Amino acid sequence: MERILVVGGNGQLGHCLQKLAPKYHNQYDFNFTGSDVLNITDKAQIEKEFEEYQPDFVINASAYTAVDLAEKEEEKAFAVNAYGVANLAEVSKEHNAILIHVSTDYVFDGETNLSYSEDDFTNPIGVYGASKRKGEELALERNPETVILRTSWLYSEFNKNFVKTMLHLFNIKDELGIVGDQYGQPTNANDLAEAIMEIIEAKNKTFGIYHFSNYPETTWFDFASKIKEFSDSSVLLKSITTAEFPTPAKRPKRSTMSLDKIEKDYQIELKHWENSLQDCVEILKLTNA
Ligand SMILES: NC(=O)C1=CN([C@@H]2O[C@H](COP(=O)(O)OP(=O)(O)OC[C@H]3O[C@@H](n4cnc5c(N)ncnc54)[C@H](OP(=O)(O)O)[C@@H]3O)[C@@H](O)[C@H]2O)C=CC1
Ligand SMILES: Cc1cn([C@H]2C[C@H](O)[C@@H](COP(=O)(O)OP(=O)(O)O[C@H]3O[C@@H](C)C(=O)[C@@H](O)[C@H]3O)O2)c(=O)[nH]c1=O
Repeated sequence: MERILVVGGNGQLGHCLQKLAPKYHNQYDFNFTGSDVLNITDKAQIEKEFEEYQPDFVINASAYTAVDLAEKEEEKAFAVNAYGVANLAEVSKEHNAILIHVSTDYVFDGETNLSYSEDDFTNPIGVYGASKRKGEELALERNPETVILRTSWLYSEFNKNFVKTMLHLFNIKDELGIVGDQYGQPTNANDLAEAIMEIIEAKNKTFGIYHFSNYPETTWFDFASKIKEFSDSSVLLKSITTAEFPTPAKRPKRSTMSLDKIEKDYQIELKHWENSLQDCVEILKLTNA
């Protein structure tokens, strides 16, 4: 049976993979590690885990994801998102394991009206995006048998994310201002977990960078408005500009990514973000009931 090591197993994506794993129990053995057991900034810990477990695939679900805090913690963000990823890529290469790595739409500056394709020019405008871009480069340099999935605006029923933040704020506020001039593609992390497993299962694997998200594009305001609708909230939402919601890190104005390549190479079924959002809100309603 082939073995899959999941690094960052307690994060949002890690939890979605844990939820999905039972579906694959006849085909794959899974080993989920949290940062307490395997810290990717420590190469010796990675080596030890690889020697013991001998994985065929490594899914890197770990990252430093605090976009605003990263502006103050550049060294920490790069240690995990760039040099930690390099460690993982080097050790996976030494052990002939395929690396599935996850990156972000924030590698782009967002200053275009076209959808970004995989080989478009990157130009991160914040520390988080810059650290993730460096991680992409190092991963492919150290292990050419790496699939990088760039995704965007991830949410799920697990951990901290925009959907859960909104549901919390809807409960404690009467009115909320949400930026309506930043465009992107919200993505249910459960759909990303499924895409990762489909790539692992694919017979003819092609490596390199792929974009994966739900579609089509929307704004944070329209995203929040659908969360409101699906959760039957009576909160008053107001569309505001980026200037009216100052944050330590700049966000891309329009980071919409083209999804053609993953559809063509891996025949992955893409989902409308509203359907995937509704699934998530229904789960959250049930768990809070
Ligand atoms: N969240 C989003 O909106 C988006 C995320 N992405 C990317 O998707 C991937 C998954 O993100 P998501 O699940 O949301 O992230 P989370 O922040 O939910 O989870 C990240 C996990 O990484 C772990 N981690 C942090 N540092 C280390 C380390 N040094 N060694 C090992 N594990 C570590 C954390 O553990 P601990 O808490 O113990 O530190 C945490 O469990 C990431 O690559 C992210 O950059 C891309 C686009 C959007
Ligand atoms: C809470 C809140 C946020 N906003 C805005 C701020 C920001 O522009 C936008 C999203 O805010 P957040 O801080 O939740 O999201 P942010 O951390 O920017 O999300 C990003 O995370 C990283 C990890 C990624 O890789 C990206 O793809 C993206 O998902 O919503 C409001 O306008 N009103 C609000 O009340």
